[in-house]
Amino acid sequence: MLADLMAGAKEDALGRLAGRPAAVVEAAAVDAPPAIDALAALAPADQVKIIAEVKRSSPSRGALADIPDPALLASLYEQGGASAVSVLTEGRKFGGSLQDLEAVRAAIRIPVLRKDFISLPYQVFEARASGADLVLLIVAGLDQATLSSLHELVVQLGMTPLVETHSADELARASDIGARLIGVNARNLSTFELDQHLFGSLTDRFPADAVKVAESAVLRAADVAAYRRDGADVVLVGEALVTGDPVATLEQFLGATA
Ligand SMILES: O=C(O)c1ccccc1NCC(=O)[C@H](O)[C@H](O)COP(=O)(O)O
Repeated sequence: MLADLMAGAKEDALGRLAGRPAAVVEAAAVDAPPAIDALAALAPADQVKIIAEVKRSSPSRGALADIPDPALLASLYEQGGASAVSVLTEGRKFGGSLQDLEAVRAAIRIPVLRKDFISLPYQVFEARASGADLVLLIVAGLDQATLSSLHELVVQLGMTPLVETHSADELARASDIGARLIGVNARNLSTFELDQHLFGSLTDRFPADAVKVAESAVLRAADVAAYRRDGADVVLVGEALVTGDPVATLEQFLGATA
């Protein structure tokens, strides 16, 4: 599944490249207003922090929510106390787009993550040109040289890479490239199975100075509290927020560890 998602996202990016040359997107990326310091916004604190996701559908769950106005949803996330907003820009399985990212960026003041299946520098330039402050890099989908060069490019453009892992080996690869914001995704990207204990089993493998992000498998406040007990600085939540009342759910989740 991950290979298919990576291949589809690459094909779509190459399609966009045919209509909007790399030089144009690179210039737009350089000219964009500076990125917000997401590492500071997500730094460890007394309370757990939440990255709230704009997620219409997914391969594992199908349709989740229509979300006709992603900017409005993102504003509610900000109002509810989210520290950053994740926008799924993949179109085939998640129903997202760069237009969603741009609308969200224009509506809020907290950092915005481009969550996609990134394998090309062009996608990183697109992210910055569309106003992203963070870019997701999935270790399992990239060889080490590509992971390292994309990570460097994200940093060069003033953004923060969120480096996603699923195992001790992948955490070591994230550590080797100097990643400072590292996620463990509870969702197995091949089988879609969720393992909420994976994060806790890997907590002591994070580099000492890394911000620890627990991704997926949060449906209730108790799930946030469990991740916090396991050492999460940040949790990334999609489904629970797009299928419920976003402000009330965020307040409940943030209250879970207060
Ligand atoms: O959500 C999926 O089905 C999925 C399948 C394959 C690759 C990625 C997938 N999701 C991306 C994410 O990592 C989640 O959207 C994110 O962590 C939020 O998860 P959740 O709170 O469980 O919706």
